[in-house]
Amino acid sequence: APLTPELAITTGGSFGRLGPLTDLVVERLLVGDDVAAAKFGTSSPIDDPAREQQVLDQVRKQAVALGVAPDAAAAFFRDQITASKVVQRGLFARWTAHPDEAPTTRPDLGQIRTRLDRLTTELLGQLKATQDVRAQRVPCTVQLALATASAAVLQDLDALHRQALGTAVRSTCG
Ligand SMILES: O=C(O)C(=O)C[C@]1(C(=O)O)C=C[C@@H](O)C=C1
Repeated sequence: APLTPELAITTGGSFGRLGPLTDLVVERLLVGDDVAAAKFGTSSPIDDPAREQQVLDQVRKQAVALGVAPDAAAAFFRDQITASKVVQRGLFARWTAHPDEAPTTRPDLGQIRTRLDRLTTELLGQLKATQDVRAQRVPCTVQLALATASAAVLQDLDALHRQALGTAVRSTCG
Protein backbone atom coordinates (compact mmCIF):
# COMPACT_ATOMS: atom_id res chain seq x y z
CA ALA A 1 0.00 0.00 0.00
CA PRO A 2 1.28 3.52 -0.68
CA LEU A 3 2.59 5.43 2.29
CA THR A 4 0.23 8.02 3.65
CA PRO A 5 1.61 11.55 3.19
CA GLU A 6 2.15 11.79 6.96
CA LEU A 7 4.50 8.80 6.88
CA ALA A 8 6.36 9.64 3.68
CA ILE A 9 9.99 10.55 4.25
CA THR A 10 11.65 13.25 2.19
CA THR A 11 15.06 11.84 1.32
CA GLY A 12 17.21 14.85 0.71
CA GLY A 13 20.35 12.76 0.80
CA SER A 14 22.75 11.87 3.57
CA PHE A 15 23.59 14.49 6.18
CA GLY A 16 26.48 16.88 6.44
CA ARG A 17 29.40 17.97 4.34
CA LEU A 18 30.28 14.41 3.33
CA GLY A 19 26.64 13.51 2.54
CA PRO A 20 26.90 13.87 -1.25
CA LEU A 21 30.16 11.86 -1.37
CA THR A 22 28.64 9.16 0.85
CA ASP A 23 25.52 8.96 -1.33
CA LEU A 24 27.72 8.25 -4.36
CA VAL A 25 29.65 5.63 -2.39
CA VAL A 26 26.36 3.91 -1.52
CA GLU A 27 25.22 4.17 -5.14
CA ARG A 28 28.42 2.42 -6.25
CA LEU A 29 27.90 -0.30 -3.60
CA LEU A 30 24.38 -0.90 -4.89
CA VAL A 31 25.76 -1.25 -8.42
CA GLY A 32 27.71 -4.12 -6.82
CA ASP A 33 24.36 -5.92 -6.46
CA ASP A 34 23.92 -5.66 -10.23
CA VAL A 35 27.50 -6.84 -10.84
CA ALA A 36 26.78 -9.85 -8.63
CA ALA A 37 23.59 -10.56 -10.57
CA ALA A 38 25.55 -10.33 -13.84
CA LYS A 39 28.14 -12.86 -12.63
CA PHE A 40 26.13 -15.28 -10.45
CA GLY A 41 25.76 -18.66 -12.12
CA THR A 42 28.27 -17.78 -14.85
CA SER A 43 31.97 -18.53 -15.25
CA SER A 44 32.89 -14.85 -14.62
CA PRO A 45 34.78 -14.61 -11.31
CA ILE A 46 34.12 -11.84 -8.77
CA ASP A 47 37.80 -10.84 -8.95
CA ASP A 48 38.85 -9.31 -12.28
CA PRO A 49 42.35 -7.85 -11.78
CA ALA A 50 42.57 -6.52 -15.35
CA ARG A 51 39.35 -4.54 -14.93
CA GLU A 52 40.53 -3.25 -11.53
CA GLN A 53 43.71 -1.96 -13.17
CA GLN A 54 41.63 -0.24 -15.84
CA VAL A 55 39.47 1.45 -13.15
CA LEU A 56 42.53 2.60 -11.20
CA ASP A 57 44.27 3.90 -14.35
CA GLN A 58 41.17 5.97 -15.17
CA VAL A 59 41.10 7.23 -11.57
CA ARG A 60 44.74 8.35 -11.61
CA LYS A 61 44.40 10.08 -14.97
CA GLN A 62 41.22 11.96 -14.03
CA ALA A 63 42.57 12.81 -10.56
CA VAL A 64 45.63 14.50 -12.03
CA ALA A 65 43.44 16.45 -14.45
CA LEU A 66 41.22 17.58 -11.52
CA GLY A 67 44.05 18.48 -9.17
CA VAL A 68 43.32 15.63 -6.72
CA ALA A 69 46.29 13.67 -5.33
CA PRO A 70 46.40 10.53 -7.51
CA ASP A 71 47.75 8.19 -4.80
CA ALA A 72 45.02 9.21 -2.36
CA ALA A 73 42.38 8.88 -5.09
CA ALA A 74 43.65 5.42 -6.03
CA ALA A 75 43.60 4.34 -2.36
CA PHE A 76 40.00 5.56 -2.07
CA PHE A 77 39.00 3.60 -5.18
CA ARG A 78 40.83 0.48 -4.03
CA ASP A 79 38.49 0.60 -1.04
CA GLN A 80 35.48 1.02 -3.36
CA ILE A 81 36.55 -2.09 -5.27
CA THR A 82 37.15 -4.08 -2.05
CA ALA A 83 33.71 -2.98 -0.82
CA SER A 84 32.08 -4.06 -4.08
CA LYS A 85 33.63 -7.50 -3.61
CA VAL A 86 32.29 -7.64 -0.02
CA VAL A 87 28.81 -7.05 -1.48
CA GLN A 88 29.30 -9.54 -4.32
CA ARG A 89 30.65 -12.32 -2.05
CA GLY A 90 27.88 -11.73 0.48
CA LEU A 91 25.19 -11.92 -2.20
CA PHE A 92 26.73 -15.03 -3.80
CA ALA A 93 26.64 -16.72 -0.37
CA ARG A 94 23.04 -15.58 0.21
CA TRP A 95 21.86 -16.71 -3.23
CA THR A 96 23.66 -20.06 -2.92
CA ALA A 97 22.07 -20.73 0.47
CA HIS A 98 18.65 -19.42 -0.62
CA PRO A 99 18.25 -20.01 -4.37
CA ASP A 100 14.72 -18.57 -4.22
CA GLU A 101 16.32 -15.17 -3.46
CA ALA A 102 18.67 -15.33 -6.46
CA PRO A 103 18.01 -12.91 -9.32
CA THR A 104 15.94 -14.29 -12.18
CA THR A 105 17.36 -12.00 -14.86
CA ARG A 106 21.02 -11.38 -15.64
CA PRO A 107 22.04 -7.77 -16.35
CA ASP A 108 24.78 -7.01 -18.87
CA LEU A 109 28.19 -6.53 -17.24
CA GLY A 110 29.40 -4.18 -20.00
CA GLN A 111 26.51 -1.77 -19.37
CA ILE A 112 27.10 -1.95 -15.63
CA ARG A 113 30.77 -1.04 -16.13
CA THR A 114 29.72 2.01 -18.14
CA ARG A 115 27.67 3.08 -15.09
CA LEU A 116 30.68 2.47 -12.85
CA ASP A 117 32.86 4.61 -15.14
CA ARG A 118 30.37 7.49 -14.85
CA LEU A 119 30.34 7.07 -11.06
CA THR A 120 34.14 7.25 -11.06
CA THR A 121 33.95 10.74 -12.54
CA GLU A 122 31.23 11.82 -10.09
CA LEU A 123 33.09 10.40 -7.10
CA LEU A 124 36.30 12.17 -8.12
CA GLY A 125 34.32 15.41 -8.34
CA GLN A 126 33.17 14.89 -4.74
CA LEU A 127 36.70 14.02 -3.59
CA LYS A 128 37.74 17.36 -5.07
CA ALA A 129 34.77 19.21 -3.53
CA THR A 130 35.48 17.77 -0.06
CA GLN A 131 39.26 18.26 0.00
CA ASP A 132 39.07 20.93 2.73
CA VAL A 133 36.92 19.02 5.21
CA ARG A 134 38.71 15.72 4.55
CA ALA A 135 42.07 17.30 5.37
CA GLN A 136 40.94 18.09 8.93
CA ARG A 137 41.06 14.81 10.82
CA VAL A 138 38.57 15.39 13.63
CA PRO A 139 35.89 17.33 11.68
CA CYS A 140 36.20 14.78 8.88
CA THR A 141 35.64 11.87 11.25
CA VAL A 142 32.57 13.57 12.71
CA GLN A 143 31.14 14.41 9.27
CA LEU A 144 31.83 10.88 8.05
CA ALA A 145 30.04 9.29 11.02
CA LEU A 146 27.06 11.58 10.42
CA ALA A 147 26.96 10.86 6.70
CA THR A 148 27.34 7.07 6.94
CA ALA A 149 24.86 6.66 9.79
CA SER A 150 22.24 8.74 7.96
CA ALA A 151 22.91 6.93 4.67
CA ALA A 152 22.40 3.55 6.32
CA VAL A 153 19.01 4.63 7.68
CA LEU A 154 17.78 6.70 4.73
CA GLN A 155 18.75 4.04 2.17
CA ASP A 156 17.62 1.20 4.46
CA LEU A 157 20.91 -0.70 4.14
CA ASP A 158 21.08 -4.27 5.43
CA ALA A 159 23.98 -5.62 7.52
CA LEU A 160 25.97 -6.67 4.43
CA HIS A 161 25.74 -3.25 2.77
CA ARG A 162 26.48 -1.43 6.06
CA GLN A 163 29.61 -3.52 6.46
CA ALA A 164 30.61 -2.79 2.86
CA LEU A 165 29.97 0.94 3.43
CA GLY A 166 32.41 0.85 6.36
CA THR A 167 35.03 -0.69 4.09
CA ALA A 168 34.33 1.79 1.30
CA VAL A 169 34.84 4.92 3.47
CA ARG A 170 37.78 3.78 5.60
CA SER A 171 40.36 6.04 3.92
CA THR A 172 38.08 9.04 3.36
CA CYS A 173 39.67 11.09 6.16
CA GLY A 174 43.24 10.29 5.12
O1 LIG B 1 33.64 -4.91 -13.05
C1 LIG B 1 33.59 -5.90 -12.33
O2 LIG B 1 33.68 -7.06 -12.78
C2 LIG B 1 33.39 -5.76 -10.90
O3 LIG B 1 33.25 -6.75 -10.19
C3 LIG B 1 33.48 -4.40 -10.28
C4 LIG B 1 34.86 -4.16 -9.69
C5 LIG B 1 34.84 -2.66 -9.23
O4 LIG B 1 34.44 -2.42 -8.10
O5 LIG B 1 35.17 -1.79 -10.05
C6 LIG B 1 35.06 -5.05 -8.50
C7 LIG B 1 35.74 -6.25 -8.60
C8 LIG B 1 36.45 -6.68 -9.80
O6 LIG B 1 37.69 -7.25 -9.49
C9 LIG B 1 36.61 -5.58 -10.79
C10 LIG B 1 35.92 -4.39 -10.69
